[in-house]
Amino acid sequence: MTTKWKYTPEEIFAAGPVVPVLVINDVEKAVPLAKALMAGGIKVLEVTLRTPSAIDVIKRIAQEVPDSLIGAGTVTNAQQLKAVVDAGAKFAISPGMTADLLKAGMDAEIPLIPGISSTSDLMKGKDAGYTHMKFFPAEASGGVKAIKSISGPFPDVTFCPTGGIGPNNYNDYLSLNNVKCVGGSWLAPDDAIESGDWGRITQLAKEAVAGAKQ
Ligand SMILES: O=C(O)C(=O)C[C@H](O)[C@H](O)COP(=O)(O)O
Repeated sequence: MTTKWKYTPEEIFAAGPVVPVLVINDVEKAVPLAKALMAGGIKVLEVTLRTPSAIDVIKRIAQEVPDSLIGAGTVTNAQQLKAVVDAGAKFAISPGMTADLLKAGMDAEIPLIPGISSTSDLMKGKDAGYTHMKFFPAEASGGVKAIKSISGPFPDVTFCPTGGIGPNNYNDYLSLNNVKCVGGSWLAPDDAIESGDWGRITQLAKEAVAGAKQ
């Protein structure tokens, strides 16, 4: 397969193992937050398109924190995929998939990580050429047991589980052969972003990176 990607999904997953899922309202918080996470040893960031400022946040981080692997989350359609490419995102990740999004992802300049929580969606993703997928919502969809079972019939698909994952269970996921990274909002709590407590965010990142079984 020929793509225009600068990074492959393998490289993005390997740059984990923890991916903070970021919900940023205030664009002025974007760069200090990204730097706080980087200072804690985290390189891959997922900025969700859940706030009106998300596209500007991605632009800022892409420009001012160029060493980060800045990705866009909650990308649910082809228009959003185009918008995040234009903003400078290095990858896109989705909680789910549609036929349109899967097709747009294969033609895009950055890799798309589609989301699944069922084997049927996994098969649709595979048919469209994808081998790296988000498993969402991880805990609510069967968690570690589900992902372990899926590895039987589908040993060639690798996951980044997200949803309900935190310091107490992230290593249960990282211990699985078919999981290379996990995502979660625990690394950047809303109140710490709100108050600009960057030291706390760096500390959370350091603990998560140091404690990760790989
Ligand atoms: O916005 C998206 O695109 C999502 O897929 C949802 C997020 O990944 C989860 O909401 C994070 O889950 P928590 O770590 O349990 O807070």
